[in-house]
Formats: sequence, C-alpha cells, structure tokens
Amino acid sequence: MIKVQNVSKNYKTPSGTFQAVSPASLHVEEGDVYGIIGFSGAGKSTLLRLVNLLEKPDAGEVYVGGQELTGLSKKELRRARQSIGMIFQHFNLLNNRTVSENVAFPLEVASITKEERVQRVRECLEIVGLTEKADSYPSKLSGGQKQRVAIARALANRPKVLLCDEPTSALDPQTTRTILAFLKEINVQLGVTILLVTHEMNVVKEICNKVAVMENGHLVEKISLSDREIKPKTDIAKLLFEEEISEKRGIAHV
Ligand SMILES: Nc1ncnc2c1ncn2[C@@H]1O[C@H](COP(=O)(O)OP(=O)(O)OP(=O)(O)O)[C@@H](O)[C@H]1O
Repeated sequence: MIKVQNVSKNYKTPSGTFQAVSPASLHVEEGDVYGIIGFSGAGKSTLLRLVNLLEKPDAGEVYVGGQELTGLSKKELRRARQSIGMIFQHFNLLNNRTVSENVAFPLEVASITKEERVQRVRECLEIVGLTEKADSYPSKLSGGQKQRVAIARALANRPKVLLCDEPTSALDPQTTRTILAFLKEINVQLGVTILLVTHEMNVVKEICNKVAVMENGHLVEKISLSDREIKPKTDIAKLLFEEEISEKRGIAHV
C-alpha cells in the first residue's frame, strides 16, 4: 500500500548540509498498522512527511496505492493526497471554524457538493462519537476531542491510508488509550492502512503489527510484532524494547 524506496532528505543549515533521512526503504502492506519509533530528532516526522510529499525527497521514489507520487505534477499530487489522511500531535484544527466546518474542509477542497458534504460530515462525526459537538469551536474541546475531530477530518475523503505524526504525545494516558482504540477500529472496520510515528513503545505495542526503528536519520531495524518471540538486534531497538519491559516490571529509569 505504501512503498518508500531509497528516499532521502537533506536540510541546508548555517553549519552545512544536514541529512535528516538517509536513503530509507519501507514497505507498508494493506491493513498494516506500521509504527516508526525512535528518539527525538531521529528523522521520524521527516520520513512520514516524505510519504505524502509534504517534504519533497532529494532522491528516491514513493508509491501509495500503486501510484508513484514522486512522478506526479502538482495538480495530480493534490488529487492523490485526497486518499491519504494525516493527523498531527497538536491536532492542527482551524480555530475559526466549528467542528463540522473543520471536517467539511477537505471535502470543500475536493469540490464535493454541499449536500454530500453535510451527509459525510455527519457520518465522520458519528465514527468518532462527536455528533453532539458539531457546532462547537475547537477552543471548547478537550485534547482528546480535538484529536477525534482531526481523525474525522482525516477520514472525510475516505482515505486508504492514514499518516499519524505522534497522535497521542500531547494526551494523557487514558485519552491516549481512547485515541489508539479509535485508530485500531478505523484500521479494522474501515480497512484503512496506518503509518504512525511515535517515540513511545507502549503506543507501538498497543496497536502496531510492525515497527521500524529509526536512529540518526537511518532506518536501522524492522520488526514484526506478530512474531511469537520479538528479538531486537540493534542496540537502539534493544534499548527501546527493554525500556518497555522494564517499565512493565516497574523498574525506574534515571
Ligand atoms: N526544515 C528543517 N530544516 C532544518 N533541519 C530540520 C528541518 N526539519 C527537521 N530538521 C532536523 O531534522 C532532524 C529530524 O527531525 P524530525 O522532526 O524528523 O525528527 P523526529 O524523529 O520526528 O523528532 P521529534 O520527535 O523531536 O520531532 C532534526 O535534527 C531536526 O532538527
């Protein structure tokens, strides 16, 4: 469903060129909830944004649903992006629009008729259980509710793929569980393939079936979580998995 082939990204900085993502390849199959985990600055968000070309790769190819995004014109890319939803750590809602108007926004961009928009907004708000907040403004919502609106908005155009950039990092543990449950339901019930960036192993363990580990711009290891025994090979993957095991056993880290 998503194929990233030898994609890389450099940034120009005052001190020279900085390689945020060095040639990386990733294959996300239909139905996966695929995690990308790593510490801050590892290049996770950059890699995610390379998938829908919010960041333009310096090299490599990106395919989503069999279509090569890296070969499209601007107009074709705008259209292709309609089948790729995205949610963010800080929700990125439009504060001067109501909940309904936020969810309707991508439908307006896609030139969907008003009648269809009203119907689809209603459906999406039902999916995330926020029908009663349709006329509220984002400022009146909790963090969890804001993320549910963002999910509804991301689903409006019936995407095949949902990209999630640290979707629960701004939320408390209880709300995190609720949002992860929504994402899992969307994956199972609606058949949406999910690629999710996080620095928290508990998020990966909760909903992902596969995870790629990133360190200093490199994808260093890919692990299937459906394997009976998970055996991380690299030091960073061992550290991330062992931290999780230690936390479960109640061992404090200093
Ligand atoms: N536009 C930019 N210009 C220069 N450097 C950038 C730019 N965007 C990201 N970087 C740098 O690239 C590296 C990777 O950033 P990225 O946000 O992808 O990491 P991350 O793993 O998602 O970390 P975090 O969770 O802290 O966001 C960081 O060192 C960051 O400072």
